[in-house]
Amino acid sequence: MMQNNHVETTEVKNTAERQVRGVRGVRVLARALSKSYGGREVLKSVELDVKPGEFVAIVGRSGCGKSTLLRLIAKLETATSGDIAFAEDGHQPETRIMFQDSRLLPWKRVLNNVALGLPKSALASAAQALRQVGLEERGGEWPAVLSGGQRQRVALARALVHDPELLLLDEPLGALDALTRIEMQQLIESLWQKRGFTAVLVTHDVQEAIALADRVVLIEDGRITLDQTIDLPRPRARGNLVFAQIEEAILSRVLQHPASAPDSTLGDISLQKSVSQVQWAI
Ligand SMILES: Nc1ncnc2c1ncn2[C@@H]1O[C@H](COP(=O)(O)OP(=O)(O)OP(=O)(O)O)[C@@H](O)[C@H]1O
Repeated sequence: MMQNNHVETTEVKNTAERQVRGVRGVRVLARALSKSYGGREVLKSVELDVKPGEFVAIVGRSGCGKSTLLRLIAKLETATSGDIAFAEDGHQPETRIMFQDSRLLPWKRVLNNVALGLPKSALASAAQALRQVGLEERGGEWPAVLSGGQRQRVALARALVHDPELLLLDEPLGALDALTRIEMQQLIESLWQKRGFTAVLVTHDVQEAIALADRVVLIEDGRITLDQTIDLPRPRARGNLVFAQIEEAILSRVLQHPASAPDSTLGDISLQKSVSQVQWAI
């Protein structure tokens, strides 16, 4: 598993190389996007322009509206006002979404989970997707015997088999241990570089956002209050001074604003780090 991951990570090293290979991703444009639940405005006229093939991470305190924005982009919900557009011609992109839990069907074997909803002829593509996530040997097993990280790899393969133009990631690594999480980040980055899809990642982990994204967007009380370009070469070394400085700057930005939404909390470890603790972040 690790070997495969390593090969894929080193095959395509940086954004420039990815650009040479072409971009399959779609542009995502949120225009004056608002969403209310029961009269309470959760997103307030959000403007966001994600370029084709770009990797954008959305961070912010719990309850600030990150997942709501992702669900609106996925068209799982409708906006109260404003809209999401994907391209000038109204094209509906092939979109896949990954959640914190893998949502595999326990009564289907791993390969059949990857090929879910596809004709039998797609089994070879499903096997290839499993190979890309380092699980080619596990196709005949039940999801229950896999680890949490392996199940998320299967979920990633299930998304990839559709060759998405847009991959939406709603805290997909949130339940994984630190090492597995870093391996998965590397895997997601290498597959994004190879495939060229547009990626939007919701995460509580500022370090993860900086490791993966071209831009880190901060949502506070339903509005985008920071849109930070991350101009670091890939793969990004977390021990790097510039990396740590960016992390510190984003965390200070988050921490300088006390909970503005009524249900905002600092309910996650990353945002609970004091700024001085992240000077030399791992
Ligand atoms: N279907 C819904 N009905 C009513 N309120 C909702 C619904 N979905 C979300 N909300 C509310 O909208 C606000 C934003 O929720 P959202 O899930 O987008 O936050 P988040 O930033 O992703 O939070 P977290 O980081 O904790 O997952 C919260 O106050 C939440 O309670």
